[in-house]
Amino acid sequence: MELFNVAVHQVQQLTEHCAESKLLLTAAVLAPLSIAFFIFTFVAPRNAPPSLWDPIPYVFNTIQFAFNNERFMVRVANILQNSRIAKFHLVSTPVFLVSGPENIQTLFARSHKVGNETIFLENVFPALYRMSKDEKQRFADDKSGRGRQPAPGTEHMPAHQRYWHGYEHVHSEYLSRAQHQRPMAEQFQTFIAAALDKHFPPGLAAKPETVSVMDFCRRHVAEAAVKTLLGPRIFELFPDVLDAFWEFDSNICLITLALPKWLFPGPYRAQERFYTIIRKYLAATYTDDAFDSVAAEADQDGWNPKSGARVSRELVKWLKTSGFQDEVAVGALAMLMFAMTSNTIPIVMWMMIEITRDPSLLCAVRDEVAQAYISQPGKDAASRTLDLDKLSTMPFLQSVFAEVLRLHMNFNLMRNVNEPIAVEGFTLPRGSMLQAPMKVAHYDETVWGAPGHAAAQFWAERHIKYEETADADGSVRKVPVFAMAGRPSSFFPFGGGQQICPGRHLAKHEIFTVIALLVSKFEIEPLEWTNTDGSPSLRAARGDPRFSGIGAMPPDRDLKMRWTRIG
Ligand code: HEM
Repeated sequence: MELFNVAVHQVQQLTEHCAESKLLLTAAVLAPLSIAFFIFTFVAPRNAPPSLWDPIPYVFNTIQFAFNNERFMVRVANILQNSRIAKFHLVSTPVFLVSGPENIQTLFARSHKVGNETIFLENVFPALYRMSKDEKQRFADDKSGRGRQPAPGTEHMPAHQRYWHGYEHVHSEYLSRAQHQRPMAEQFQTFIAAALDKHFPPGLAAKPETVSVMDFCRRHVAEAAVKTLLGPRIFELFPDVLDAFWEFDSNICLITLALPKWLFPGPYRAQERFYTIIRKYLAATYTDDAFDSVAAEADQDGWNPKSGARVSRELVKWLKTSGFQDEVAVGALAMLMFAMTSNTIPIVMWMMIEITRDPSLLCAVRDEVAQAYISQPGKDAASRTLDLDKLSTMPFLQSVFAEVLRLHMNFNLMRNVNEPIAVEGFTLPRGSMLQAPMKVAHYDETVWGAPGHAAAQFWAERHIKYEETADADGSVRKVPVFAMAGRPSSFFPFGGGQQICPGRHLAKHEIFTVIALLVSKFEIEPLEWTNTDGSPSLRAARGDPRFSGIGAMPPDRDLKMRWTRIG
């Protein structure tokens, strides 16, 4: 957390103190350009959606989007209250912000008219996968799409040149399909249970321990997730891998925006530190001699202690056999580790916080977890394992999960417009971008509000209905059932359409496993809120605004808890 704070603080200082002079310089350089753009803006067609106010056209909104996203999103929420479409410019790209179920469906439509290929080609591939021009071009030349069937008119495309489909297939097959996802979820359960036994051992002498939610999640939960993905050896080789990762994680937005290195060296240093670890890990794991045997093992379903999950091996194998340089495999594994942890960890933190600060909720969750344990005949209680399928259907756990995702995912889903499309009566031109802010849809009072429970508040039972059921003796009971309070098109924490998060089932299994183990193995008592430096805080946590627009916003305050081992 410290590195994260330092990094974010640096960026804030840059924006607050240095930014003044840098912005003046930028503004001076861009002034003539801005005037031309300004004129262009005001003679823009009258038949255009409302625009976000931009006092320095093309510059102000771009800077606020990148550096003060929380404030930017307040303005977005205001403008989208009166219109379901609004426009601004991100540098020179026209961006259309949309809300409302039909518009969200347009964004997720499985149509070649919208997609995220351009975002990958322009930002993600060069900045994060470190692809060369030639490597990027191979993707750019492939117009056959991500689907199993090539897009109409591209049926002639040789299978090995269908780069989008190949890349998509590795993720969707080896993360989403139950047969491949299951060994990962089980391995994660083994690692996190072992971490709890090591750091909070069971036994008669078990003493109460003070635990920091942030520290526990960022160290132990993240370690179990990374061991699952890449195998435990990465921690033997590089004990500081998590420090390097969290520093990278807090800088990823600035790296993706490809800000000049000379002006913003910090984010690039963080990236280099983390990628160097992944590069060395890759070399140690997939040496040329070992590659064939590791790649051969890629054909097995299971988890492998040498290289972790099959998805990692398949990704390396696909990049290697498709002729990409090793550096692209470094970027791809780094991004897979980012995808695996960056949203999951803050969501676990919020789940722990919300469940443990409400004793009756904690009780309800404990009852649910007790029903999901499988006892081994002839073995003691300590050898019980969790039935993950049963666990993931438990109503209170699901309701709290949905509520935490709804309130704390803060990210504008982005798609490029590949062909002109009509939205809200406007024709959006090719080359523009569509953005659907989760924050606007997820906080919509008309969809989520309930008497006494405003949409902006956490309410554990928002997605619970009580149904009457008759027992064998004829007595009638009310049982809780999970039922989303809003439409799916008003709730999209995992994105949607062809590009929906392939790790969503794994994420749910991991998060529920952590909560299940904690509530069944410990008495838990919340103690106090603290600032990230450990000093007492007078208020409870809110979403950390520094992560606005990036994904899951972690709490900006820590919760100290007392844990006493009971099982
Ligand atoms: C609570 C946890 C998580 C949340 C909220 C989340 C959310 C998302 C979102 C919003 C997207 C973009 C989807 C779109 O554009 O429509 C995404 C993509 C993705 N996620 Fe997740 N995710 C989570 C956990 C995971 C996990 C555990 C993995 C496992 C490795 C994972 C792997 C991926 C991958 C590979 C992509 C696609 C990247 C690409 O297209 O290259 N995610 N996720």
